[in-house]
Amino acid sequence: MREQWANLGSAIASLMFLGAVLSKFFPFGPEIIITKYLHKLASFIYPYVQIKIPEYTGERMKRSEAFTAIEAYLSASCSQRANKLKGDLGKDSSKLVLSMDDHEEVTDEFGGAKFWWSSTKSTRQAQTLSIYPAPEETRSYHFTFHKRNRQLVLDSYLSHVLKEGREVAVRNRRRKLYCNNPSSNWHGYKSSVWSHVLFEHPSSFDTLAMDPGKKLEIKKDLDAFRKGKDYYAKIGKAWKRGYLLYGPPGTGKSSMIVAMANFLDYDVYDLELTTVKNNVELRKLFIETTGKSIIVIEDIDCSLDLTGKRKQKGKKEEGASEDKKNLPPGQEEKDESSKVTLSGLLNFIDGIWSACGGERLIVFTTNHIEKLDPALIRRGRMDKHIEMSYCCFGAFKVLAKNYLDVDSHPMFDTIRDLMEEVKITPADVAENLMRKSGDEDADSCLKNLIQAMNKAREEEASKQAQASTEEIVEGEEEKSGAKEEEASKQARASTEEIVEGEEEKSGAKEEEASKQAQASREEIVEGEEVSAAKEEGASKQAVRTGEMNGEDESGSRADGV
Ligand SMILES: Nc1ncnc2c1ncn2[C@@H]1O[C@H](COP(=O)(O)OP(=O)(O)OP(=O)(O)O)[C@@H](O)[C@H]1O
Ligand SMILES: [Mg+2]
Repeated sequence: MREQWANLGSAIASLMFLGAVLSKFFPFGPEIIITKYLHKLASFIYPYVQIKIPEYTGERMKRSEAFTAIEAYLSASCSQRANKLKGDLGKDSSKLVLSMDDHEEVTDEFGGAKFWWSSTKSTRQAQTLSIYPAPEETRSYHFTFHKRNRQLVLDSYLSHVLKEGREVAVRNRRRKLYCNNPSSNWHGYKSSVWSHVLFEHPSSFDTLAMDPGKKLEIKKDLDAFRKGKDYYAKIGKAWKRGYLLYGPPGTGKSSMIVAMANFLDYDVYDLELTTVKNNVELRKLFIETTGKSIIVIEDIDCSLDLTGKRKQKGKKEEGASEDKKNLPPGQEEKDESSKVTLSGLLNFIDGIWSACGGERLIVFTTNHIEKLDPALIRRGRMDKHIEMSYCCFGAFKVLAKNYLDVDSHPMFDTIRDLMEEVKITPADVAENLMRKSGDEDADSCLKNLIQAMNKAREEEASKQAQASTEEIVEGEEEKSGAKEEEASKQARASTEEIVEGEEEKSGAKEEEASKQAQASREEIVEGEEVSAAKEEGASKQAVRTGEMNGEDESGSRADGV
């Protein structure tokens, strides 16, 4: 019946289209009145309302939550009535979860009213710069109802569908482990930025060997986060939390991430940063993650040169632009190395976009915490720092219980003493405690462990001996070097002193000599002055005696000539 109405409706729609075309030629004529009445006639003859729910919203940035909820709702409540179905494994892997296939229609009833749901799929050419662009697929649901049920639909039916759908999705949900695709796979048919497999790792907090107090603290922290939606809203923070796991290899960092995911029942997104080309791609990847998930970046210090990027940025950019100048045109884009920057990563963790979605943990792991930029691991980004360290006796007991099923054993005391002396990773302890054949029992495994620890202790002792010998040699070398230096310093100083003394002496002598010369010169000058004065005195005396004996004066004058 609804099909017949639909045919009639489309005939009227064609008439309306014709009316619209006519109105172009006669803009102010009676056509406006005709179109208005045709609308009224259409809604009278075809009294149905249709709502379209596309799979992607916001320029294909994110899969619509409404679409996902409706998909789950239809799979649960309507699949018995549909003829074409799709099947997939649900949480209980022995059963198929059925859902409506594309281009199929089912009916639903609620509050005495009847509703129609249909699914469509269309493909169009992708708008990408590729030589062979793959078609883009768009899917949507169409919901049709009689207009007299409008109030029922808006007030209760749609909220009922979304609520039921979300519950079914959680019930059927099988946790997934995602990894990011290279961006060349992001377009076209079956485009997807993440690929996934089912997440089935058995590690849990029960199997994780670490100090029991620390373990309890982490579990409480995670629990508070999971229940903290309202609290985060109240304090004005995005509902996310950062964990930094650091410690030597084989201390259980990856095992801890799995334990967290299993504890919280979250998905895991394993982000391989080196394949992400730039910050825009990083943001896209982040937006495409769902809530209730852990986003992991393992070995963050090795993923990118995030530490040096800030300091070297200026230099590198200069170099890069120089290189680009030398490249032939069109070659610039071929640089495949990741351009994700520290600031891009900081934004990803703590920027405005980080609030998208909510209920996400971000976990970084590293073997070298000291290599990381302090901005990256400050509280607010990496809120909780967890050190995963060498095996302590408490952690060993967890492993002994899990691997050998023993709570206590006479060899435990020896092991406790050895653990205080020897650094051994939980991975090594686990390897020794693992039964490798049917005839190995708890005793032989514990003996293996003791042997391994004794060996490690000996190695450690020989290393230390080696190191101390080297230290002594270095010390001796340093000492002899210092002595030599001191001796050479002293020799240099005494040479300088001698030279200075000689210089001083000769200087003094010279001064003395010049003084004496000066003095003798002065004496000579004085002597000359005295004799000159004497001569002057004598001549004055002669003049006076001449004046006194007048005649004698001329005779004596003649004698003189
Ligand atoms: N704390 C632990 N509790 C239980 N098992 C552990 C623990 N640490 C290590 N193991 C065992 O050792 C193996 C390696 O551990 P895991 O991969 O978690 O170490 P990691 O710290 O991530 O090392 P890496 O730094 O090299 O990545 C695990 O498969 C697990 O069997
Ligand atoms: Mg690891």
